[in-house]
Amino acid sequence: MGPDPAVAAVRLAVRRVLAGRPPGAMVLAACSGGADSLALAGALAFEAARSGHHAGGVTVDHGLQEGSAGRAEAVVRVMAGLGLDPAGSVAVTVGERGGPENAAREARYAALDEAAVRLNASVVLLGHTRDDQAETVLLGLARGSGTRSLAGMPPESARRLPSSLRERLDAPGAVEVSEPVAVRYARPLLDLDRATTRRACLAMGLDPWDDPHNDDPAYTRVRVRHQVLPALEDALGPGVAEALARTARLLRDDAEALDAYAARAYADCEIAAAPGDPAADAATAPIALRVADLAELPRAVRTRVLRTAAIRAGSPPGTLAAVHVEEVDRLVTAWRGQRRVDLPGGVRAFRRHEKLLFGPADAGS
Ligand SMILES: Nc1ncnc2c1ncn2[C@@H]1O[C@H](COP(=O)(O)OP(=O)(O)OP(=O)(O)O)[C@@H](O)[C@H]1O
Repeated sequence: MGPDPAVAAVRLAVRRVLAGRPPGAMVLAACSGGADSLALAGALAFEAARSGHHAGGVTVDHGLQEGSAGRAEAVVRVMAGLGLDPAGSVAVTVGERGGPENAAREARYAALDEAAVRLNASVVLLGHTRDDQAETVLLGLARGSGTRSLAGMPPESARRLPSSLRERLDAPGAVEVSEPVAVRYARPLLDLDRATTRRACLAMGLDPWDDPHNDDPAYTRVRVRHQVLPALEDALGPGVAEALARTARLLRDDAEALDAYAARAYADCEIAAAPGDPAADAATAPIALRVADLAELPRAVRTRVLRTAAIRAGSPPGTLAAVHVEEVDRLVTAWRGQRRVDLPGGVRAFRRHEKLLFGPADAGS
């Protein structure tokens, strides 16, 4: 008799990710102890033993709840029992920037980045499911987001290491890593629903931990999970979560095509700073784009080019909003002599004749 269908589904999803990794590579499961990542950890241990990969597990102790250290230790024991080696926990201090959910996520990813580098991991697996993806799309819709955000979470991505960690890696005696610039993440379970991971845990004899935060209606995502999605399924019929995840997949293709178009358009619009040209003086405004070329682009491409320029000039991607980019766009499409737009991160966009320049906040005065 083969394995339970839920276990088989989770294992197959993990096997597909392992298939793209070189033999002997270290693959880490990021495990909170919840049903999704516990099923993931169980499937990784099973599959890696067959495919010749090394499999480890890491759990992050956010230190936000009473007894969290003991719980992290319990997760470590379960991971070790599954055969993950190494299996360890990392304690983090969660700050306050961007709200509690955001601060916890930032601290968690920083700890996972560091663990991945320390263990020379080829990829870190996350347990996000189709239901998580559907929630992400709904949250994006409610915020009025664009394609990139509605495309949800990618099945594979890379996080550039923060400079602080890169500097530590460069320090004498630091661990040797083959790819120190970015850490790769994969989400093998994006096509499976939460009911499947829970069934898989049950069938594998694993006892998931239910984080009380996941039921706390103070969190927007929890309200989407427990109120909005069930109401949509009641009104529209089953399959809404699956449809939302499909929308994300389709939009991801569109977003990637537009990003590629925009990258080429950026290169076409950019004016290389000529020595001695004060209007494109690299010290005043390091980035200069030709307005005439910008004006010819479709809006979806132009706004991407403008966003890239602002980010390259130093505006933080997380705080640079669509409204900022729209204001910059008006310097191209509705210019009536307005001189500049101040952007987050102390960046200024300003127009000088047929050039659009991006520089520090005292530029273009
Ligand atoms: N404390 C943690 N330690 C390690 N990895 C974590 C932790 N919290 C979340 N993750 C990773 O991020 C993924 C998504 O996080 P999210 O908060 O949505 O999940 P969760 O509800 O805590 O748990 P699960 O996804 O395991 O059911 C998890 O599946 C897991 O891979």
